[in-house]
Amino acid sequence: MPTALPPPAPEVRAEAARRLDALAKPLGALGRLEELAAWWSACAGRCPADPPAAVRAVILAGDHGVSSDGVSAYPREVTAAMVRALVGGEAGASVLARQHGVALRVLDLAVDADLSDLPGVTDHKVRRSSGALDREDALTAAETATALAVGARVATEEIAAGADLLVVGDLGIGNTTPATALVAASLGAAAEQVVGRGTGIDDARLAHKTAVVERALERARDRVADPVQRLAALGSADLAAGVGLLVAAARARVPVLLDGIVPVAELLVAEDLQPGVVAWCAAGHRSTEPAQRLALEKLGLEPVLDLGLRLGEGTGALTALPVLRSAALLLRDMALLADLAP
Ligand SMILES: O=C(O)c1ccc[n+]([C@@H]2O[C@H](COP(=O)([O-])O)[C@@H](O)[C@H]2O)c1
Ligand SMILES: Cc1cc2nc[nH]c2cc1C
Repeated sequence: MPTALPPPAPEVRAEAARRLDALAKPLGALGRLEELAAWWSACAGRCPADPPAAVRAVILAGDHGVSSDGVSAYPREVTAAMVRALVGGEAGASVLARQHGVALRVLDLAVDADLSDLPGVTDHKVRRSSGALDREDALTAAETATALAVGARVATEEIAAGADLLVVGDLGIGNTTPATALVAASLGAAAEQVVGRGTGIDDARLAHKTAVVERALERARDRVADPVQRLAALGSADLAAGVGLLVAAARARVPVLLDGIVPVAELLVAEDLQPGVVAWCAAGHRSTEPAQRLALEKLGLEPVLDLGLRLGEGTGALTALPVLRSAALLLRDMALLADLAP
């Protein structure tokens, strides 16, 4: 087990907590904004810190072997169509990124389509789709290593481009199945405790999806203690890239605002691979997926928003971003109570 990464500056966090107590307000009156402001300040290493200004979002897209097997409410072809919508500025995440001044990068890690007409989007493609995880491994060991390295490289590139905060999002019909399997394997939970309705499946599909996850967990049982083998058996190239991205961001001391079930599943695996990553992450929102709620509890993360979102694409994190900015601004710009004129 590697040694844990250093957390965001504890002395700055303590200074932020003292400043928050001294602001022109009753003690604790900014509620959860106070924790967020202190976390942001500690990540930035300064108190007070400027609010996140150079925010860069990476949406990792891929198809999944299980998506042709009745686990989603939508067909696999939607993944490629939504990559085009994201690139074209028409997807939910595109609208929010534009509104909040966030640079949006979409990467095809494993979409089951030829997207080579989209410059930059498919440069890091690992494969088309993944193995159906209830019958075979999702990835080979070599593909897993490649995808982890791609994620790390992308984080490094985004940080070199000036990111002071990263958002990680996901896109891929069927991806709540591998994400849920990874959460179950990471937590030692049973499939029925964690499987959710994803894009909105009915009861019959929910029972089928639960059976798929059960079979996958049984098939991979002896190998899931190791986080890399867990990714190969139950993950996908897009999920493995997310793990690599989170580890690299935390190693570079750049914080990440998380989205729904997929990025939170990635964080569970990343934390097993490199302890200390979680301290550099904030949870943007609570999604409707039971696996995401359980994973957040295990990781000790309290989400900023709880709006019943289940879109993915980083939309929950992008919706939470103005709240984080508000928290940082309040810590920086409010008067101190002691300085007020009597
Ligand atoms: O972010 C979430 O928690 C979330 C919950 C349900 C669905 N999604 C999105 O919907 C797709 C996966 O849903 P499904 O039902 O096809 O597994 C994928 O593109 C995700 O981004 C996302
Ligand atoms: C239309 C659509 C858009 C999405 N964006 C993320 N996941 C999605 C799933 C569907 C089905």
